[in-house]
Amino acid sequence: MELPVSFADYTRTLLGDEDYKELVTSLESEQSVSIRLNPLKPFAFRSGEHAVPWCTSGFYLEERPTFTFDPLFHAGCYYVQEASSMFVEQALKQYMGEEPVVMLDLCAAPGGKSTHIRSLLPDNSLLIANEVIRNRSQILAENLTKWGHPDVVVTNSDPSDFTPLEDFFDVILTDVPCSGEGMFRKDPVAISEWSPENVEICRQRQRRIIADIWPCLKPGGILIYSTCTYNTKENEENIRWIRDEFGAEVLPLDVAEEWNITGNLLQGESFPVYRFLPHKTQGEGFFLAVLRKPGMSVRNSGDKQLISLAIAPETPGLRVEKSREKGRKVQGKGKQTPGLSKEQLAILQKWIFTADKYEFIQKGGNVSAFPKCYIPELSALQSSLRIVQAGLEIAGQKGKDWIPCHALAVSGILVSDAFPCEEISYEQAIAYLRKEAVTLSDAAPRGVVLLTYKHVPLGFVKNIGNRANNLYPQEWRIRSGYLPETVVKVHS
Ligand SMILES: C[S@@+](CC[C@H](N)C(=O)[O-])C[C@H]1O[C@@H](n2cnc3c(N)ncnc32)[C@H](O)[C@@H]1O
Repeated sequence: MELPVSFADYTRTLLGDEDYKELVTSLESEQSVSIRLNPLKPFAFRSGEHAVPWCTSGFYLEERPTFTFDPLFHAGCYYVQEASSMFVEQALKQYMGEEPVVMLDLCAAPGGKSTHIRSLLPDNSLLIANEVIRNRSQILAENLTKWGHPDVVVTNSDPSDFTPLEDFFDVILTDVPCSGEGMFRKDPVAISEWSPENVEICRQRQRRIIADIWPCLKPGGILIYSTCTYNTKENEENIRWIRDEFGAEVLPLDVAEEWNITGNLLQGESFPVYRFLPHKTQGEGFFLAVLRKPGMSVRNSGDKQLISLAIAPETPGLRVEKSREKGRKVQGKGKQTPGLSKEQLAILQKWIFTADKYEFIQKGGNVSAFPKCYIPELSALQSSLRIVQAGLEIAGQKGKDWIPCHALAVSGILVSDAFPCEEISYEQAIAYLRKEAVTLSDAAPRGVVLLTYKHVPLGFVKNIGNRANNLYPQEWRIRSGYLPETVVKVHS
């Protein structure tokens, strides 16, 4: 592997000769493959895999499966994610507590950390996952939809568009764009794009992003900062800058010694930061630090009383929101969704669990379910940001009928007997995911049928007898016509 000379010089000085040599050797070895399981979608995962120690749902795999040809991958049963970045779990576990939170993942595409975070947030929390690049925000929306948790808003905005949302979020993750030194093994393009000038551009961009988003964090709120690069300019120096510029407190995490995580490498500083170096820890290069915004605030607005507390590191729990515990008065509660008859609404409500928790919002020819208690937050988001999707798309209008949306099929709150189900074979599942026509058994009923593979919902078809119309989203279909001779799967 040919590394840029100035990268080599800088990193050798940073790590020392011996460590640097080991780093280079590890970059020349094969990277490990890991996945994170979706707790909403259990399946027969191949046992005997080796667990990622800092992530309860993460596993290293012995060989690289052919994910594209695994229907359970498309069903959102697991996410392919390199192991170091699963460390975000430790920051959330140690500083989030059990109260519902409103969390922002600011630089979220393709959604590795967003899907992980969504599985970790306390019940009744809301996740806003943002991506500034429009086509990447679509991929983010796709991955979060497949993950199946309904209480998510996907946005496509620049960090500066968030600035008016003052004191809005309890937790913010900034997995900032960086020079990507930690991806050299995984992605050769990262090597060709690397230069000292780019490191400087990244450092300035990262500071701009933090300055834009800082007012949105509640006093006492938590900022998780991460990169996948090694240099201290984009890492420790930025953490020091956040500390000094905004008075943030840099927080420690409990980590096991055997994880071999490396600490602060900035001369003269010892604030806690967590570095993953591939010759020491099984995964790619990664850096993470946790900061707390100073202050304590009590906000009262109408029936909302929000109290954010600056809590000592050893005390879990970020905020007490009394109104959410009691059940807030909800805008539009009991109102009939315009355009939907009462009878139609009653049908849609039977399709999801905890329908009472949701407001059914009709926009154009679609109906989505959005948590009632966050309708005020949604209005505020709509006033500043470009919303890609909010909540769970339940149904689309076709003539007089309401056809269930694909997002409902793969959602974790679909009522299992809301639609007749048909279990399909591997070959049928691949044909379905390629959006080819599918022929069901003679016993399959006419109308909308939920297809399952290994008993996990894959999507809907409309069975018209001699064939079934494939309702899988056109833009998500498997485009490859090729099928590998041996398909390596992660399940039995
Ligand atoms: C490290 S990647 C995020 C990976 C993601 N968090 C995950 O775990 O899958 C950084 C993201 O920041 C986005 N980005 C690029 N420039 C940005 C900017 N100026 N402000 C905010 N985000 C930016 C990139 O498009 C990219 O999706």
